[in-house]
Amino acid sequence: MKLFDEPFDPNKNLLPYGGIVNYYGRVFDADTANEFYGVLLKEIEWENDKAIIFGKEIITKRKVAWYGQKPFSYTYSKVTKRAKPWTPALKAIKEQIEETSGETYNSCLLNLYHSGDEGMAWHSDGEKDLKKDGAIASVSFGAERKFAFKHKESKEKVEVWLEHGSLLIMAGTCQSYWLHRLPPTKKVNSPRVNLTFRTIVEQKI
Ligand SMILES: O=C(O)CCC(=O)C(=O)O
Ligand SMILES: [Fe+2]
Repeated sequence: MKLFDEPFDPNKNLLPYGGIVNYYGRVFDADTANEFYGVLLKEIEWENDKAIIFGKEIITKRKVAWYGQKPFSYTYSKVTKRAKPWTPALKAIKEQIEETSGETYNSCLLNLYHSGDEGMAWHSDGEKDLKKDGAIASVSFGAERKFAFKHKESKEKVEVWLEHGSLLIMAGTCQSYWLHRLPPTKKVNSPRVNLTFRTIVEQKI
């Protein structure tokens, strides 16, 4: 007889080949997750994201923010941003997930999706500013959303639900061989905040 129903195993690699993805489920209890969600919505300096697509500047509905240990500059969708210093909440979240994942991170890209209308298109996070094959820790608060991976060659797909207060780690060659996206959905009409902790390689500031 099984005493506990384990819905997932954080040590299990969700990808069949070409990289590592581990889902840890809810690493923050409900009260802590609610608290962080409220604090992040209020205190983060959210800005509309700008991206250059086919040479045209577009403004996304989704909001973003970029924080780090140093005022790193970071180029994302051909737009350069400068990191703001850690807030106490971001520092606390970072320390807990560093302990859980056994990795360190020096920066964080935050995304605010106001509802299921907003998502993120297929991409990988292999920008040259990032440590090659470094782990990326994705922490989610608010509405539960589906997250999808697609292998760049075989097109094989893997999906996972990202819960309130959960942690997902993308590691190894995941960014080289797999794309990921946050699909838009009609079923969600409340906000979600996602934090991706990353390692920026040292740069002259
Ligand atoms: O919102 C998410 O879960 C993913 C965000 C993402 O892929 C990114 O910021 O690069
Ligand atoms: Fe990403």
